[in-house]
Amino acid sequence: MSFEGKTIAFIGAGVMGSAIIGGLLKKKLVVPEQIIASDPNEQARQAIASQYGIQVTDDNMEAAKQAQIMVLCVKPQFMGKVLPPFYGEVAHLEMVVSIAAGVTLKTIEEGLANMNVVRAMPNTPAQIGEGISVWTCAPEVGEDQRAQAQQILEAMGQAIYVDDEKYLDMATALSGSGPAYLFLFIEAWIDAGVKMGFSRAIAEALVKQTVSGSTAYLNHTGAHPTVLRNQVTSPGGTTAAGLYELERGGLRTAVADAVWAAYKRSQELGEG
Ligand SMILES: NC(=O)C1=CN([C@@H]2O[C@H](COP(=O)(O)OP(=O)(O)OC[C@H]3O[C@@H](n4cnc5c(N)ncnc54)[C@H](O)[C@@H]3O)[C@@H](O)[C@H]2O)C=CC1
Ligand SMILES: O=C(O)[C@@H]1CCC=N1
Repeated sequence: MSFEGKTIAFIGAGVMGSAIIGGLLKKKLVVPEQIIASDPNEQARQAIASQYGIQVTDDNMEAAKQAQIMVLCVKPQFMGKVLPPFYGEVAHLEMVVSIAAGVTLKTIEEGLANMNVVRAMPNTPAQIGEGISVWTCAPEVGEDQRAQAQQILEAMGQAIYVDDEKYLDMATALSGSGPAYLFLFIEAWIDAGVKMGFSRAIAEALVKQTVSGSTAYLNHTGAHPTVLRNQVTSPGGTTAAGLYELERGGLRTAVADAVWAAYKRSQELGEG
């Protein structure tokens, strides 16, 4: 299913709107003339227009009217303002994709009076085509539109379809928010190197390559992380001493609690 003859409207041209637009253009799924982005923020409009050469507007309705596909990329808290003007005015849209955390299919379907709704949760590595998205849709969404949704999300990396919306709040907590957990861990790890006496530049280089090298190694071997962790952990050695302190500090329960808190927050955002 191609996007020939289709216009895609983006409502909200911030970090994620820009990531999806960048992916679509890079993969040559569309040309810039097929994209219009609407955003009240002039700086955001200027940035995206100059980066991608797409059309921009500050009028959401103008964007929606021109399009067959609309992608909602505003914060969940703005949905209550964004949806009402569209009510009953966007029956022509063949598909509406929302990436807003927590906001349910039902809220969007009822808010727009259009049942062709896809709910997706990408993450920020999408900006370099290394993201992962989880998505689902209303039963009314046709096969062609489902294929288009998969293509749009794959333009940013991997995309996994799930047949139950409950997994969207879970994915929001696990992979949507996930980059922030990893960045916090990396930050703390670099600071620990600086505390011992490394320069920040060397500490950063050591930690960053350890993260990317270990992830590549994990993917390459396909082994369970426990197996690879045991390879590093010599009896009576340095790693065992370090791991003991991480466990004593409650790393596992802290991670589980963090993901659970994000999951609950995603559910709360859906309640409005
Ligand atoms: N940042 C992240 O890691 C991820 C964010 N998301 C979801 O993506 C959505 C957008 O997030 P970001 O791109 O990070 O936010 P952002 O703040 O970078 O972008 C949102 C854009 O919406 C614009 N906006 C505000 N009110 C508007 C309105 N009434 N009409 C049109 N545009 C309006 C803002 O000016 C801004 O440029 C959120 O719902 C978030 O839950 C999903 C996955 C990951
Ligand atoms: O923090 C948030 O609400 C969004 C959703 C996933 C990542 N950022």
